[in-house]
Formats: sequence, C-alpha cells, structure tokens
Amino acid sequence: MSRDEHIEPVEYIANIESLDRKGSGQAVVWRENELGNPKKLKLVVPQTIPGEKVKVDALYPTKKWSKTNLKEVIDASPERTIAPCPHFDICGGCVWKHWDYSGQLNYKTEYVRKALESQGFDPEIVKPTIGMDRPWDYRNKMEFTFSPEGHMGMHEQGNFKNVFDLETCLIAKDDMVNASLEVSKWAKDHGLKGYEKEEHVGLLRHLMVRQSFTTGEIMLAVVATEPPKGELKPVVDDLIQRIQPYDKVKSLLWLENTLWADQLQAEDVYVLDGRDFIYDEIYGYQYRLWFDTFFQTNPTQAEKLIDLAIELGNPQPHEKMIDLFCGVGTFSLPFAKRVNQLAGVEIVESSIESAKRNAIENGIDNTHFLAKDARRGIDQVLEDFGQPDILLLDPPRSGAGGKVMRRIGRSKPKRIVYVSCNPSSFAEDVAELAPFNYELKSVQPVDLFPHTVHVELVSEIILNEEE
Ligand SMILES: C[S@@+](CC[C@H](N)C(=O)[O-])C[C@H]1O[C@@H](n2cnc3c(N)ncnc32)[C@H](O)[C@@H]1O
Repeated sequence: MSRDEHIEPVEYIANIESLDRKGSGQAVVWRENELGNPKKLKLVVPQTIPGEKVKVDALYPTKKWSKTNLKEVIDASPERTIAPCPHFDICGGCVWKHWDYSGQLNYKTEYVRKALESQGFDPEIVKPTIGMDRPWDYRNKMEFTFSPEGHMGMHEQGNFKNVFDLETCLIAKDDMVNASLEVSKWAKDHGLKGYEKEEHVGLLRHLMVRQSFTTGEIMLAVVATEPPKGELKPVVDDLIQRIQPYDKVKSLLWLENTLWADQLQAEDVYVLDGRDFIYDEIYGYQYRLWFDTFFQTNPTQAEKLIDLAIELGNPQPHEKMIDLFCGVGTFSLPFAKRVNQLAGVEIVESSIESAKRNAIENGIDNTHFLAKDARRGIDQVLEDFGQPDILLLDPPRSGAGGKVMRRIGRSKPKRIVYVSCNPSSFAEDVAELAPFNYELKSVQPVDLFPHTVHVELVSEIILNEEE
C-alpha cells in the first residue's frame, strides 16, 4: 500500500526516548500486524523533549515508522517552555521553540560527546556548550519562500511543502523583518504568484535578506523566474518605490532563476537599487558581502569562535599558517595580523576575490588566497607555501574528508584548529589524523543557532613530536 492511500490515523500514548537528526522526538510503540503478531512502530513526534509522555495520532500506522500529530503532552518535561512567537506551533525554522535554552545547550553538549565517543575519542574533552546571553535576534541572514497561495514565509514544521505567511521572526533583526514584510505586501498587492515546484510555474521563488549588525546595511534579493523587464517593469518599479523609505537597504537585487532546482541561485543578477554588495564587519574587520557570499550568520557567537580559535591556535609573529575553506577570510584576517604569512584556500571564486579585497581594505599584506577545491588546493598550497606551523580548517557540513585530512597529517603542522558545524563529520575527520601522531586536546561547542539542532565547535589538535 502506498503512503498516499488513505489510512485512518491511529492514536497512541508514547514515551519520547530520543531525538532524531532534525530535532523531533522519537518513540517506539507496539502494534499488531495483519496476522496478529506484535510489530514495532517507530513514531516521530515534533516539538517534544526526551522523557515526555505524549498522546499522538500516527499518520502511517501500518509502516515501520510514522509521522504523527501531537494531540496532548501528558507528562511535560520541566524544560518545556512557550516561546513568545506567534508562529510557535507551525514554524519549521526554529524546531526547539518549546524547549528552554539551558535544556537545548545541555543536549547539544551531549550530542557532541556522543559523536566523539562513536569514533573512540574521550567524551570528557568536550566542554559545556557556550550559549548566548539572549538567544533571539541573532541571525543576520534569512531566506523566505513565496508560495503559490500568495504567502511569503517559512516552511511548516513536518509539512515542508506548506509555507505559512510570516508576521514576524524572533531570531532575525526587526529591520530585516520589516523590509521583508514590505516585499511580501508588494507581492500580495500585485497578486504575484509564488513558484509551484511540481509544475515549474509562478513568478516569485524566494526572498533573501541579510543585514550587517555593525554597519546596519541591508541587502534584499528577490528571486524570480523572469527578468524584471517588459510587462513586469512597472510592478518592479513599484517595489523600488516602496523600499526607498527603508534607508538601511543599500542593495536591492532581482535574481533570475529559471532552473528546476529550488535553491537560492541566480542565472542573472539585476541591481534594482544601490550596490550589488553590502559592507559588514566582524571582529573589527570589514567585509564585502554579495548575495551568494558565505558569511557567519550569527556574528555575536562567531566572534566568540574567532576568539577561541586564536586562543587555541596561539599564533606567533614568525609562524606560517594555512586557512582551509577560508570563505571571505573571517578567520584568515584576524590570524594574518598575528602570524608572518597566511595562505587561504576556498572553492568559491567570488569569496576568494572578496577575501583578497578584504585583506587589502583592512591593511593586511601577508595573505595569499587560492580559489580551488581543498582536495586539490591543499597540494598546491603546500608546494608553493611550504610546511605550515598552524592549520585552521572550517569545512562545510560534509567535513573535509579522508584525503584532505591525511594530506594535512603528512604535512605535519604543529597545531591544528578545526572549526566544525557537524560533530559527526568532525569526529570522522579527526580520526583520520591518528596515524600521524596527532592528539585531540579539547573540543568547545558554541551555539550559533539557538532553537535549532545545529551546533558549531572549535577544537585544538596538536602534533605529538616523535621521541
Ligand atoms: C563553513 S564555511 C566557512 C567559511 C569561513 N571559514 C568563514 O568562517 O566564513 C565553509 C566554506 O567552505 C567552502 N567550501 C565548500 N566546499 C569546498 C571545497 N571542496 N573546497 C574548498 N572550499 C570549499 C564554502 O564555499 C564555504 O566558504
């Protein structure tokens, strides 16, 4: 029987035992199959906390696992809370709004410990997660989706196809939300249709908004399936007019994306007003950010990460350093000020162009940036640059991979600082260094994404010199 065939939901009382990778509760109940034999049914219950007893409707009761609708929390965790968000029940952005912040932080620490333990590391080296004093208004970038129904907002939790209409967002700055709501109103007033993925029809796909916490500058980028010309011109002119009073908006863009893949990308970029980038600052250094530039999304916590990386890396004025996966140079620039020479490697060419420019604009002249896949770039940079004293790496969620880690191991930097947004790939990567006599000394998780499952960490790995 396919999942689409209509099956009556079945009610269960269940105990939440653990959380899945997306942060939803998991429970196991028993059911009878058609022969009357007992079968396990795994339930996925969003917005629950381990230890809670709940009443749910299982939507696919004849399968091995089932999505559920939460009907009642019978025994609530003492860590259960209510966030002051009107989208509390529905929003798929913050999946842990129901969980008090100290509970979230403790869970993240344990999660990192388990990931390390699974690769044979001592979990005790993991320190308690550093949280935020005020875990709201922390994001400097949001991506909202337009729906065929005319909504602009976030995807619903457990129902990704649906987009609810945004009223506010407590993890983003008010300025960003207000400018975004103006775009939403403009789309509604003109009856513009949101993109329908299955049919590949509709005009508006996404709205990306980013704001610097230091300069205050805002970028708004509307992603659409058509260029802002011809019949659309007066409609787009009206958008420009409506955004004009928002004087912090220094970049209003129209990104044309006709591709099927529903990602924030552009075949053509049209600058409707202002520049095609905004200025941001982090750790006292200035950066130019284009619409597709990777930049730390929680600048307050990212500064703590940089502080920790500097403390663990202990850079010295005579030393050489490599920054792998360097992006626009968020770690490179503060380190470059403290070492003799620094080489950065990054796959996105525009980020490397930005890193070069950022170094110059910040008066830094001892950096060498290379636009290349780290898997090949590491050989080149080691050849050109020689053996580094310090190597910092901050790869994407998938990690650096065995080839890069073994190459790092063979190049024998004295100290490695590994910044990671995925404890599992981090633990696998660090395990690759064992044959090269490296020791994982400490792991410090830092919470860059309150109310979500994500956790960042910074770690110190040292070379034990041969006896
Ligand atoms: C987590 S970000 C870190 C960026 C930078 N350290 C920062 O803090 O802004 C990971 C970076 O790795 C880059 N990247 C992804 N895959 C890569 C690859 N195969 N080789 C080199 N860089 C890559 C991404 O473009 C991104 O800039």
